[in-house]
Amino acid sequence: MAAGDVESSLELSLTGSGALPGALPPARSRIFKIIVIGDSNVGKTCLTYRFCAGRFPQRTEATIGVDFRERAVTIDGERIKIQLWDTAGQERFRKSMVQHYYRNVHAVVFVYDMTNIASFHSLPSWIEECKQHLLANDIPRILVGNKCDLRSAIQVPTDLAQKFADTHSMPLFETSAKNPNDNDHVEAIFMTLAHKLKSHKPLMLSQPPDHDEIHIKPEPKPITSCWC
Ligand SMILES: Nc1nc2c(ncn2[C@@H]2O[C@H](COP(=O)(O)OP(=O)(O)OP(=O)(O)O)[C@@H](O)[C@H]2O)c(=O)[nH]1
Ligand SMILES: [Mg+2]
Repeated sequence: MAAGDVESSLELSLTGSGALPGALPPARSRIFKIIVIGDSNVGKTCLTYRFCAGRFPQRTEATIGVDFRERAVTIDGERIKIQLWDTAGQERFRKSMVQHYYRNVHAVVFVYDMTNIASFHSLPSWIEECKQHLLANDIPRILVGNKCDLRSAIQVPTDLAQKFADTHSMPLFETSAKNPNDNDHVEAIFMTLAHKLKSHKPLMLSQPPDHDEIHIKPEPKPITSCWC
């Protein structure tokens, strides 16, 4: 599969306090809203950063509320914005934000840490949360096992994860946000999802997430290619 051309990337966060009205004027291209959920520390921030900024972040802190990372790509000649909602895994940092996550979602990425079996066992509760927020059955969902670079510490065998993925009709990817050459490439995972969304031809015009609550973070450098 050919990766889309990277045009730009942007990082925003929604914490529920303060406002920068007019910080992001609405764009007119189609936008795909993809939420990334899973336990704290599984690597959601690193995965979304890897895809949007093209590298592993030097350091991360627990996400509070939600961070947005956005990347514009061109698929089959159409400019599309992939908007990743990097959600907080810690319950205390999620509470006030959960209703924002699930509004107008186009796809869901469930993440577990391959070196932490507890994060794998939590997956049913993340699936349940999606159900409670009435996500449509036909919304694409994928399962991502992260940190496959830590080979000697793996606790979740692939066959176990594959069984779970099959039961829930999701494709499984094992990857590493840290070492992009390990197993499934983060780039390929999100681009595959974007191709799938595009092929559904949903009618979705670009709309910034809740403008009145947007905070702008330092913008990661646009990259020319993510196949590093
Ligand atoms: N070795 C390795 N470490 C990783 C990988 N991805 C993330 N990490 C590390 O795992 C820790 C947690 O990563 P985060 O991306 O902040 O985790 P998170 O899921 O966003 O956590 P919350 O924001 O609390 O929900 C950090 O120390 C990362 O450096 C990976 O692929 N390989
Ligand atoms: Mg995070």
